[in-house]
Amino acid sequence: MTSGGGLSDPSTGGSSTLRPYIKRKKSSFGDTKIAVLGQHGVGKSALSVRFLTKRFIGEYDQTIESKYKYSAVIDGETVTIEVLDTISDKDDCGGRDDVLKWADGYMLVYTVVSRKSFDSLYELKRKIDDIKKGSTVPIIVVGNKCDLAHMRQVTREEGQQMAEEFGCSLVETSASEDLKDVTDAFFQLCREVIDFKRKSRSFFDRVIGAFGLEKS
Ligand SMILES: Nc1nc2c(ncn2[C@@H]2O[C@H](COP(=O)(O)OP(=O)(O)OP(=O)(O)O)[C@@H](O)[C@H]2O)c(=O)[nH]1
Repeated sequence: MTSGGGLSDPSTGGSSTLRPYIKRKKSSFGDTKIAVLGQHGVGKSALSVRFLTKRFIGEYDQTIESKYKYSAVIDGETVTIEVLDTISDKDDCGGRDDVLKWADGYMLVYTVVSRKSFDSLYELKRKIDDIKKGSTVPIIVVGNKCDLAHMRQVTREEGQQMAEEFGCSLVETSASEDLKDVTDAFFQLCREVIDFKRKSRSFFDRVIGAFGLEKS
């Protein structure tokens, strides 16, 4: 259990603190930076807070962008996860250039009760591709509020089709009803970020080796 009001979950090996940050031993790949993006009201804060504290809190201050640190053991390695809960300015999905440049992995959130929020992710994905110069980056598509089945506007199949187009996975979640899916979505994205960094590093090592250089 962390001190100073921090929370921990021995079952997942995770612990979180909602500011001030507690410094922990870093993994060899550095922090895993996750940006949570999507239109106003899709549940970005609800998902972030649910993941970090295991609790669903109904209402959030919608004017503050929040960055949290969370330590977790993923596949035997201690990983520090930074979660940036973005704020959406009108319809921009929180995808400011500086945010997109900062992140290692992107959680693209829509709500299954709003087609508009779903459609807006195509533009956001184009923006990510522009910023990352078209290279394949770790993304997960999240269809939130699936507890509101009677109001559904976007089917699971449509979500899956989007994920296929984006070359990533889809997870449907209910931040209010189901902790497991929320946790799985964050951990899956983190794994993909670590994997991505591992591959980038081994590619870099091969380039260094090809030039007969040694790392200092
Ligand atoms: N029924 C239901 N309501 C949810 C769920 N997730 C979030 N909400 C509600 O949806 C509303 C918006 O949630 P937020 O987490 O503030 O959404 P946001 O995307 O952070 O919104 P902005 O900060 O304005 O961009 C709140 O009233 C939440 O209680 C969910 O899974 N199910």
